[in-house]
Amino acid sequence: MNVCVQSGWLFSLPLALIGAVSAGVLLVALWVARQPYFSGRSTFVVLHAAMLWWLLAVGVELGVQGASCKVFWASMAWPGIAAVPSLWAVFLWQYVNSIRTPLRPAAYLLLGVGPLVACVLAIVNPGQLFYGPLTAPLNDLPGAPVIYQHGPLFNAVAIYVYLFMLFSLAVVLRGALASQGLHRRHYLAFVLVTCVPWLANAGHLLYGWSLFGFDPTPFSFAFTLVAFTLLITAVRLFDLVPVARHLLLEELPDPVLVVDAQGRVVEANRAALQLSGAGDDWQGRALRDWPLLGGELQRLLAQGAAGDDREPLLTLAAPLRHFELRARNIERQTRSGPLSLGCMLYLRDVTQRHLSELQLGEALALSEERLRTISSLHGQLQELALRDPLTGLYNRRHLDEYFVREQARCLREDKPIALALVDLDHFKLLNDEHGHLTGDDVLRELSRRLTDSLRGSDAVFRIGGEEFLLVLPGAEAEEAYRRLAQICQQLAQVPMATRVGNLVVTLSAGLSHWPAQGAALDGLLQVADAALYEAKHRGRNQVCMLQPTER
Ligand SMILES: Nc1nc2c(ncn2[C@@H]2O[C@H](COP(=O)(O)OP(=O)(O)OP(=O)(O)O)[C@@H](O)[C@H]2O)c(=O)[nH]1
Repeated sequence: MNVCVQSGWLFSLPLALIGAVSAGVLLVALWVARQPYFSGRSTFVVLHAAMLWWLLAVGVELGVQGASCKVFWASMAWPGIAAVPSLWAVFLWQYVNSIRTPLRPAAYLLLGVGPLVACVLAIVNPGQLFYGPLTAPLNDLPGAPVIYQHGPLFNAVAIYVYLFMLFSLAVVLRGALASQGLHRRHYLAFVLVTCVPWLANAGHLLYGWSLFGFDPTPFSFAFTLVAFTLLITAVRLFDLVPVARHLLLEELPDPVLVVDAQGRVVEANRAALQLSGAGDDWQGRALRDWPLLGGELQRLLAQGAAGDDREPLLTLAAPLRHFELRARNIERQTRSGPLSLGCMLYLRDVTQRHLSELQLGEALALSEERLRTISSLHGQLQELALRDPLTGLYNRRHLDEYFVREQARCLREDKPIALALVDLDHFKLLNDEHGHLTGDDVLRELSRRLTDSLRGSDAVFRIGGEEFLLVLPGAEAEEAYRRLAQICQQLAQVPMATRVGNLVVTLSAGLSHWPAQGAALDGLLQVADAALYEAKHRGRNQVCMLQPTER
């Protein structure tokens, strides 16, 4: 190498151009190295270093005068030649897939194996299988460019390089197809820029294109790097959109997790890490093994997959917190249909809402309970207001409403209504002889017997002290008379059990009939009262029904 350095130099315009391109690549590398948060950043920087190596080797090859020295420096360019396409492929893969985790050093070393082997093969040139025997300067002039004959080893290395270039093209093409709008245009520009080294290399190999007598491929790669940098600085997708997205994700107060198709957590924002207390080794850990959240999230996802419509709610104890889970599938369209890549889990803190809902629910339940109690009390009061406390029978207040209803029904059904006014005989005497409480016993027992005699829609009311009214809808006058006479007879025959022993009491009853003897209740009651008066007058313990002439 010393011999080559001392073999004589010729500084020329092309050499200055190579120096300028190299300086440009160096500046871009420095700029890129200062950019935070972008996918594939470290690979992009290493890629620039490889590019620089290639350009510098080409520059030295151009500058040195001896033919063997030119071949030596052409061989020395191989680490750069072979590394640039492989690093380019890795960088594009990381960029397009937004992979922010840098490659491990071991991976870079592995990527370096191919370029090193290519370099050693080119320098050693075993059996002239890399550069063929016809490799020679173009002419006898000092510093004339060397024309290389490509041997099979050269071709093998070229295939290695082309495979990576093909992969790069496929990656950006896929990115362009999978994206939309500004991103698609961005990736399409990548595709065009990525094609430039292909064109340059194909032109060199097939049609002998050259730049200053050299393979134009390194210059095209340098152009690609600069164009790429211009593209990303112009669109700012590199540092602005991903950074903004990343910041947004990080600053989001709600936990977010991204789970791959194998159920491993590949992304988690700060809120998710804080909530779960996951350690530094969280990336790649299976969701089910995540502290605090994993098991429950897994259960909720399974519940959703089983078609359960319930709102997926993650509840954590101590302190009690509730999170609404939103799971969104991440899919890629393939020819055979959508392919699931994983899912994004978004946990929205709904603790306050949930607690408010619970409190509201409790308050509502309490209100409903109170409303039920009030309604029931209201019903009881209404019922009490309509009933006589001694006998439990309906009183005069309920009679009006009941009679109007029955009247309307019987009018529709073309049926009459019989009314029977019932009054105990000599009740004052009974009270006086046996006491008021015994009188109450008699009133209660009479109420029971009257109630027992009712049928269907019949009703009995206590409308005065010892006065009762039986309403018999549908009963013809004769039938009503017969039924009342039977009640009257049974009462006289069957003594009543009272606190002072068995007592025989009798009743008198007066009948009236709707519509034959009146249209309104008051009028009918008057008719019945007159009939009752007549029954008393005739000696009591009987039923009386006045004919129209008797009134
Ligand atoms: N034990 C009791 N007596 C009552 C009640 N309400 C009214 N009375 C009594 O019922 C009696 C009614 O007496 P009167 O209207 O004179 O009638 P009567 O003694 O039955 O005579 P006639 O009807 O003509 O047979 C009065 O003594 C009232 O005090 C009550 O709730 N309990």
